[in-house]
Amino acid sequence: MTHYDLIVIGTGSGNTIVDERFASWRVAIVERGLYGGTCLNRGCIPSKMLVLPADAAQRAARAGHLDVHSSFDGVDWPALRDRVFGRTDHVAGQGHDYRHGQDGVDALDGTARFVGPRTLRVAPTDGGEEVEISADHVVIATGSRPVLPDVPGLAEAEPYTSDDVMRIDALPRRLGIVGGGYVGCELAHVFASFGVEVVQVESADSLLDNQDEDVARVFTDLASQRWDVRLEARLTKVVRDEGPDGEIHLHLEGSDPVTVDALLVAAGRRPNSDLLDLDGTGIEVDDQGLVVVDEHQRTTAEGVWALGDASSRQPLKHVANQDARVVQHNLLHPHDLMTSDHRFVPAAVFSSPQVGTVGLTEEQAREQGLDLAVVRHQYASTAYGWALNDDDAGFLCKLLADRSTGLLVGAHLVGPQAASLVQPLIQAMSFGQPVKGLARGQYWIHPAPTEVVENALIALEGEL
Ligand SMILES: Cc1cc2nc3c(=O)[nH]c(=O)nc-3n(C[C@H](O)[C@H](O)[C@H](O)COP(=O)(O)OP(=O)(O)OC[C@H]3O[C@@H](n4cnc5c(N)ncnc54)[C@H](O)[C@@H]3O)c2cc1C
Ligand SMILES: NC(=O)c1ccc[n+]([C@@H]2O[C@H](COP(=O)([O-])OP(=O)(O)OC[C@H]3O[C@@H](n4cnc5c(N)ncnc54)[C@H](O)[C@@H]3O)[C@@H](O)[C@H]2O)c1
Repeated sequence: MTHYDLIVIGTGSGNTIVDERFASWRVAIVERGLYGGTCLNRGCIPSKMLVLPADAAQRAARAGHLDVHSSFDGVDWPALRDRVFGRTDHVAGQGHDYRHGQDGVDALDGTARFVGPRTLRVAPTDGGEEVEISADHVVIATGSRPVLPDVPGLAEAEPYTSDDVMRIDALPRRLGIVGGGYVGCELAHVFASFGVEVVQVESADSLLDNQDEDVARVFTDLASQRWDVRLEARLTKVVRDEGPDGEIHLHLEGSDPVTVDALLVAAGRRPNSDLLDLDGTGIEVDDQGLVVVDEHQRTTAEGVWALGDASSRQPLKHVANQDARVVQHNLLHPHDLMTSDHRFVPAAVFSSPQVGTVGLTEEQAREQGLDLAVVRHQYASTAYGWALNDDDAGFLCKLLADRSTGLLVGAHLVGPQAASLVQPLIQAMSFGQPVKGLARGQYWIHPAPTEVVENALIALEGEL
């Protein structure tokens, strides 16, 4: 058995830990799939590389309100898909080759599981002989995977998930999407923009049900104008006709049945901890399968750390990256531990419209009993909104402040560029800047979209 100073399991954000400062460490990195993990290979990056062409297609199809004559004449899907994955696969290959050629690092292509405290057995991906390794420190950076709800016939229908739907050979004529969260709403926009007839099924009473209610309502209204949205609809049975081109029939409680040519399940993800044989290692998991960590990303077992989707209630890439920086620092500075800051984690939904959000929703703030000032500022009342000429869309910037502290507690935007426009609000919250003075204490470029935020802040100041 080879003993290391450090073993990292998973090369998503886990791969960012080992840099030149670990030159004197003996390190093993274990990866069972493509280097770069979910974000690079089947998550953030390919999905956003598809969203951009989808935005272009949507603009071409719908520029009449801007007095422009244009139309969407089709997409070269194989070319687009190959461009996207040609790039990401190349980067994944580079990452793999770099680690395999690196002195002081043993890069093991295989699946790791625990067989004892800080001791792992690795089954090589090529089917070779298993090896046992141990280390002073082990980092669990094993991410998460899509879940298939337990619905009769669903697994047998062999639906796509986000793992494979972006690499399909040809666009289906009709696509069913189960789930109205991040993945469902981003990919519904992609496929609908490319001319696919999308039916999206969501058991809640709105899409993006976890967002602030006003944001979810605006998003759901606009999405429903573009594709068939079935809300409060529970999937009860799936039947797939025989043959490779067999139609798929979705039986729904609360809605009429639906027939499609392909099905995407986007009903959430679960951490991969259940595949690590953690029993008997002292590494605790919670009721959702998340590895339990403290504020320094330490698990309940000595010398074992966890990060990202394996341990986070906010399974987002910027969180996984920040967790990895904390683990990295703490490995290097055991007597000066750094603390993870998960107070103001922002998120964006890269659909159309976009959503950008940070902090409490209005419902959450009211549950906490805060003395709340609330502003709903419409894009349509700014110069950028006039240029958009989409006054009925309802694009808005909603801000929430606590009157007792004068601080922002939540910011939620739905509309063009929302993912970028939320950034000054994230900054204000992160640095504890009071609402008073935020708008007038700096210049805001005229007539940039940021005036939406400036005007919302001015209105909020008036409410305090
Ligand atoms: C379609 C989609 C779009 C997304 N878009 C965004 C976005 O726009 N913005 C955003 O912030 N987040 C986005 N996310 C979420 C983001 O991708 C994840 O939060 C992030 O990638 C998690 O990183 P990680 O390092 O924790 O895990 P991962 O990137 O999943 O890495 C885990 C790695 O561990 C390996 N592994 C697992 N078990 C073992 C084992 N036993 N042995 C060896 N190797 C193992 C896996 O093969 C994998 O490579 C998206 C997710 C999806 C699915
Ligand atoms: N832009 C981004 O940052 C981004 C993009 C994609 C994914 N992600 C991450 O990936 C995670 C997983 O995304 P996701 O969209 O799979 O999950 P999600 O939790 O965002 O949404 C899943 C949705 O599916 C619905 N659902 C579950 N079972 C259902 C059923 N049987 N019938 C009908 N509806 C059902 C749920 O009510 C929920 O609205 C997200 O939580 C997010 O952290 C982030």
